[in-house]
Amino acid sequence: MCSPATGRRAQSTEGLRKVKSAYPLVVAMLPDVPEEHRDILRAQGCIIREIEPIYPPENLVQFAMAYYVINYSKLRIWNFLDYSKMVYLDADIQVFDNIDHLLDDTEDGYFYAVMDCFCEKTWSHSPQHSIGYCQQCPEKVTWPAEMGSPPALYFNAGMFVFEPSRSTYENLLHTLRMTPPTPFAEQDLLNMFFQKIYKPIPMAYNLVLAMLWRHPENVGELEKVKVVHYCAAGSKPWRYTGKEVNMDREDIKMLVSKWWDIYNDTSLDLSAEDAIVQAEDQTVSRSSIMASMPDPAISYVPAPSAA
Ligand SMILES: O=c1ccn([C@@H]2O[C@H](COP(=O)(O)OP(=O)(O)O)[C@@H](O)[C@H]2O)c(=O)[nH]1
Ligand SMILES: OC[C@H]1O[C@H](O[C@@H]2[C@@H](O)[C@H](O)[C@@H](O)[C@H](O)[C@@H]2O)[C@H](O)[C@@H](O)[C@H]1O
Ligand SMILES: [Mn+2]
Repeated sequence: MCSPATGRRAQSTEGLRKVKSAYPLVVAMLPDVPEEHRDILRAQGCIIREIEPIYPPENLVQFAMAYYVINYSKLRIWNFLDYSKMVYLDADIQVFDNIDHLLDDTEDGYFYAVMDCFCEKTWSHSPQHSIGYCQQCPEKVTWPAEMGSPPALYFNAGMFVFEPSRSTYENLLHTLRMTPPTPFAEQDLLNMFFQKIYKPIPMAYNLVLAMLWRHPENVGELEKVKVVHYCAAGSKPWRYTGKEVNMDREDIKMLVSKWWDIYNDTSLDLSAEDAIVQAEDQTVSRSSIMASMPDPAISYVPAPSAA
C-alpha cells in the first residue's frame, strides 16, 4: 500500500476508485509506518487498522527467507472480525479492472487465490524446481512416481479471498507456533492450512510477473489482466530501473507505466469533502477490499511471540 517511496499517494485505493469498486480499502498498518503516510491514506478514504508484527519463534526464524519473515504479520487480517469476507492485496499489487464480484459472487467457506509458479530461482530450494516441475505446466515434466504424489496446488499469497474468523485466526497462530518456518514463510503456512478448501481462480486475478517469461501461454491477453502483482525482482514501480533480468521487456515497461499512470492521475484523488462523507459512510460492516501492510520506513520492532 504505502511505502517510503510512494508515501505521497494511496496507490491501490486510487486503482480501486478508478475501477469503481463499491468497497472501502482497509489498510493493515505495521507500527513504524510514518504518521505522514497514515494521514495520506486516511485523506484518501482508507480505513487504517493497526496491527502488531508476528514473528516465528526466535530459534526457528532462520528457516524462512529473511525478506519474508515480516509477512507472517499478514495473519492478523483474520482478526478483522467486523468484515465477513475480504480480498487481501499485497502493497505491490495494482487493480486495473473491477473485482468486486470476488466478494459478491463467490461461495462462502472456500479460500480463493491464483496458482503460483515454481520456476524462478527463489524456488531453487524445492524438489519441484530441481526436477523442473511446475504446476503451471504439469505435462512438461511429469512428477516421478518415486517422489510420491505431486505437490498439492500451491497459491501465491499476494492476493486471496478469505473470511475473517476468530477461530481461524487462533488456529493459524497456533499452527504457526507448532510449525518450523519455511522459505516462503506465511505463504507456505497458508497453503498448508487452507489446502482442503483452496479453490484456484484465473491468473487474470493476480498476474505474478514471472508468468510473462515462464508461462506466457497461460497469461492470455495482457489487456484482460485484472490484477497485476509487481513481485518480480526489479519490477516494483516506485524503484524500477529496468536494469534487472527481464525488466527491459516491453510488457514489463508497459505494466510499470500503467502503474505510474494511476499514481500520477490526480483526478483519482479523493477531495477533502468526499473523504469526510466516506469516513461517515464507513460504518457499514460489509466486506471490504483489503490492502496489505505498507512498507515501514525501517525494519522491524522486536515483537512478542505470536502466542
Ligand atoms: O516490510 C514490509 C514488507 C512487506 N510488507 C507487506 O507484505 C507484502 C508482501 O511482501 P512483498 O510484496 O514484498 O513480497 P513479494 O510479493 O514481492 O514476494 C507487501 O506487499 C506489503 O504489503 C510490509 O507491509 N512491510
Ligand atoms: O512471504 C512470502 C511471499 O511469497 C509470495 O511472493 C513470492 C512468490 O510469488 C514466489 O513464487 C516468487 O518466486 C517470489 O519472487 C515472490 O516473492 C507472495 O507474493 C508474497 O505476498 C509473500 O507471501
Ligand atoms: Mn507482493
